[in-house]
Amino acid sequence: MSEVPMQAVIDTSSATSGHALTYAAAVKDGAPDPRSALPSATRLLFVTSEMGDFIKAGGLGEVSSALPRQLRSLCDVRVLIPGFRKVRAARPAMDIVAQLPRTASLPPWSLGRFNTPDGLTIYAVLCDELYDREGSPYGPFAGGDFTDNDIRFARLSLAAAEIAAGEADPNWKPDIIHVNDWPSALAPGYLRWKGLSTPSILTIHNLAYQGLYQPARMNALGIPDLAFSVNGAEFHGKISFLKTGIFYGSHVTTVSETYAREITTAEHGCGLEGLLKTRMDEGRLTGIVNGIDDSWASPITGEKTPARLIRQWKQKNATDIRQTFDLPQSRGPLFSIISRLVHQKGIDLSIEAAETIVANGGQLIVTGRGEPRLEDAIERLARQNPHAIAARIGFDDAEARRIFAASDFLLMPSRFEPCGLSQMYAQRFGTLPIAYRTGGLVDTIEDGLSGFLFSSPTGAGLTSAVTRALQAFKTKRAFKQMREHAMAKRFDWTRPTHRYADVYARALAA
Ligand SMILES: Nc1ncnc2c1ncn2[C@@H]1O[C@H](COP(=O)(O)OP(=O)(O)O[C@H]2O[C@H](CO)[C@@H](O)[C@H](O)[C@H]2O)[C@@H](O)[C@H]1O
Repeated sequence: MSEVPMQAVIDTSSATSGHALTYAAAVKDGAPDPRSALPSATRLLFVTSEMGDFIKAGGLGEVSSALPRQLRSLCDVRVLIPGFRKVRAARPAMDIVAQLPRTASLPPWSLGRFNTPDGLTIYAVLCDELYDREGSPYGPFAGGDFTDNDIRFARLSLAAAEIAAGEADPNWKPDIIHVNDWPSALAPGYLRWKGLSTPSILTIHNLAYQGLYQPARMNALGIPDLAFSVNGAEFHGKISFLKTGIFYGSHVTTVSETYAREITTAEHGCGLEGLLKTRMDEGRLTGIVNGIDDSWASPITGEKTPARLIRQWKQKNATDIRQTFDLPQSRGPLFSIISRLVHQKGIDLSIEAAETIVANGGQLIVTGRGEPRLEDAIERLARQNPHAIAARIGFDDAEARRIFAASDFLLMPSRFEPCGLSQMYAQRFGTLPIAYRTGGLVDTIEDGLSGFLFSSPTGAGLTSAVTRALQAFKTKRAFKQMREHAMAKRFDWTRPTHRYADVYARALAA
């Protein structure tokens, strides 16, 4: 991060939090739950299919690096992750704790264990025939999913249940397990089918990915026939990994309070709204807004940094990034898109709004990868506007940070957004997000104060917000105030970590 120089220290302690302060359903009045003291000896197994330390496809990987580390001060937490090639490469020597047999069509596996350099214990599910591959956690780099993902992630989920049963590590058995998204969501089902009462928490980072498979796979996955029911793993005639976790889990969380409410409605519930509404009414669905990790600490730090220093810092980063991306130097506003290039993120809406940006003397830098048709459309847009728009298909963390540090505005017109991290990174770096009024974007962006929200998920809706942003950019004083307000917002993990601890304590007490 050498391109983002540390200059002085901004005190963010008195800043208003971007997080709405009420608990969603679990604790309705916002008061701390009296049963919430989590005994520090509690053993927690955090199960994930991505972790930024080794391999990630998006936001889940970032949360999985940060949250377990934060939880270390509150309980005995260990992370379980598939032994992907990149996990193996990061730690060629690890302790082999146990070797476990095949179950149904899930191959035998070994439990590897090692510590990260900062002392976090990682368990790896070692099973090379499933995980030793080139690609993302879910598929080849060229696109698409691995055809045996049902087996790959059932193996992960069952490994979690086997560890919970004490079958894997004789010296460590979790009191509670925390699974994330569909790839580990069969674990609460396996716990039940093994007759275990270990409480389980499922966090939904994105309801749109459900892990749906044909019922003919039941036997291969070791799911008992009786579980193929509306009160079980079945969803519209298929096996649903995610629904299994929602149904059998002790408690469901999702990554913002607004999204927690949205997924109980037909518009955002992806067909699971009925079950999710029931969980909310039972007090077993909670929204907890993500934090961002310390590496995003204010880039310019110091008591009351003068606006002039902030402006100079942004300008220097903008000059550098324009050079990197072969854009002419300019005094006009710099917009950016730093995103997975997928339908969810409204990339097509940004393409529509680009004309207004360019017509008003603005420039746009895009980085990310995703659906080939959107990658092509972005490259075409850049070719058509070589003096104003530049794109790099791919993703490089350091370069993404340089773009956040350089930009005036971030386009994030997601059609739905469970939480969103990029809008928080942007604000921290003095870049005002322009976002559709949905999910976590509502909970973390203050319209007209730290960014711009619009209410219709269309190109016209985004264009109207872009027009407001262009206007603000011209009104130097208002723009400066918004930038300062955005940079002072707190998005750290302290509050979310305690809220997860509350959820664990409630599940243990239930
Ligand atoms: N091609 C790529 N490869 C690797 N990293 C890339 C990438 N493109 C972008 N990134 C990085 O991944 C992160 C994306 O995080 P988001 O939260 O915005 O979205 P995502 O949809 O992945 O996560 C989901 O999970 C998170 C975490 O809970 C929720 O915030 C969010 O709403 C939900 O959709 C950003 O830090 C970005 O810089």
